[in-house]
Amino acid sequence: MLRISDYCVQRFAEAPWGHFLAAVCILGLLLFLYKLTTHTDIPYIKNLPEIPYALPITGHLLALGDDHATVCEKWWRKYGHSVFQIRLGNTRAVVVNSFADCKNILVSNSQALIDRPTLYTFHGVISSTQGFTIGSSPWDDSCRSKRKAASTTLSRSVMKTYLPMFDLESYCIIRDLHRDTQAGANFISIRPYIQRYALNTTLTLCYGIRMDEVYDELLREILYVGSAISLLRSASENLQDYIPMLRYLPKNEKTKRSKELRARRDRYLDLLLNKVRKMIKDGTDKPCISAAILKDKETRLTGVEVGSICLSLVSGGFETIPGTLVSCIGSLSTLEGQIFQERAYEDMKKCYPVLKEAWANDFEKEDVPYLNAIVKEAGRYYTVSSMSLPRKTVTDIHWNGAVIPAKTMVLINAQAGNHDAGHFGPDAGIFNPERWLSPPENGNWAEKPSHGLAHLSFGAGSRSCPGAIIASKLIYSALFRLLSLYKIEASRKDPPNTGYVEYNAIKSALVAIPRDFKVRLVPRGEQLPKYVLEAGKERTREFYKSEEPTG
Ligand code: HEM
Repeated sequence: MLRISDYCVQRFAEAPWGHFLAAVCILGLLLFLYKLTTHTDIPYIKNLPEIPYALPITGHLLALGDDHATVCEKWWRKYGHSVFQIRLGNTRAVVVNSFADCKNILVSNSQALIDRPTLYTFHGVISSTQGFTIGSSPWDDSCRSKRKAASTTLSRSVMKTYLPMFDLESYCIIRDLHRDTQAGANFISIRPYIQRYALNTTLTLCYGIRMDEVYDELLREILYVGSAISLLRSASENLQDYIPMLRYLPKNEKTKRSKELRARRDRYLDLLLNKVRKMIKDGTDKPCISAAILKDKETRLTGVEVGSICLSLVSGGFETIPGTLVSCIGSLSTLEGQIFQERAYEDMKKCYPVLKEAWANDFEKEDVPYLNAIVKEAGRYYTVSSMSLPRKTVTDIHWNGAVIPAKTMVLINAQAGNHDAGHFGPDAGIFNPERWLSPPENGNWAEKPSHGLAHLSFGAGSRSCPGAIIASKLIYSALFRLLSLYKIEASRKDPPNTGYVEYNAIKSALVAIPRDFKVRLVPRGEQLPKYVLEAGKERTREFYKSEEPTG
């Protein structure tokens, strides 16, 4: 039986004006579908160039592929606009590329850019039990308190109290590399040693706990789960954040995996905190953030906030420091890099004629100009967080005739800005520590006076990285100790990839994972390694001695 609606449509179509009306309906329907599939949280921003060829539903997501930083850098060059808008599914984002524009927007609009966007998978699924890390928190009172506590813990004035920890952890790199390479005879992959270095530092800060073995089971679990979770924050790995309909697919593997990882992370975070509680009970706890807060009845921070601060510090450093330091060692180990190593070694000897004394007391002072230049160049050249962490505007930003409205996502292309020839000169794409130094006078290198922001790798403005000081100190300390004892040589069979894009094995990750490579550590002499290995044993004993109950 013919339904009434079908009958009406048939009658319309038969009427002389029926064809016209049917065409209008179809057009209206198509327009509605187009609007629906290209709708964004923030409407098109007038007077700000938009990259062409956005598709319905996905926008520019497919064109961006895995490596957003490199594609955006190409769009900047191709279309001639350093600041442009794109569509990530249903989310409008503004991308900033040149060094000057990144610095300008972050510093001049510091308060307007104090917020961070919330993402479905990371915030809704993964962070539902332990709260948001500082780096992923939207700006509110809780985030302000957490950031303040973290900044105090990581400030220059408190750094002095961490020197025994830098000493112990950097000694352990040497101890185990010396053992595992049979005093420099074998080629080895150094990343696992540097991962332990970075993770132990923040675990000691947060929980007073460290792991002595490079392949300790808990250490590897924390590293594995942390990396997997950080991958789930990346736009290209997580289309469901920007294309909501994907969340309702019957077998949603992303959500399932997120829940699994969340459970694994909850397990080790509980384990660490319970260890601290037990140490407090036994009187064997070490000075650390969680013990201080657990003992302080007056603290204004909640349990979830304490967990979130510790999680922020642990996750802030465990990939960024190895990413930067390992890649830097890769560059230094090449034939060209060995020239930099020799110059750094000579500069160290100039500052510390008796290297043995520096090894014991002064290694962390950061006063060898050549070494400081290597640390800065490593940070710039290997921009491990290539698209930084996303920001969100809280108020309108006026930008060259355009008004970027409140609640817009802003993406800082730190990789593009850090390799901007307009700012760093024509050799911006080359690893060269000497760009930070004045030519040597009487054989002495001097650091060029700094003019504000050196590079974009730690961000800038209101939400810049509070771990920048400790990160530079850790990289400096490890390099001082390694380069004072050894010449580092790259393996011919497994050489490092030193391209500032291609060194990264997983382009979609939030933090770069350097491709694996091997190096050999050729001792510069016999006396110093022997001395430092003996002297270091005592320090390890001291750390564990204090675990005996004080009664
Ligand atoms: C080479 C090492 C590191 C690099 C390249 C790095 C990079 C970054 C970047 C790009 C941001 C976002 C900045 C912005 O939005 O402007 C950030 C934020 C942050 N970093 Fe680091 N970081 C490093 C080491 C560390 C360490 C060692 C810690 C802690 C111990 C840490 C803790 C944090 C925290 C808590 C935030 C969030 C700040 C906020 O949202 O208010 N970072 N880092």
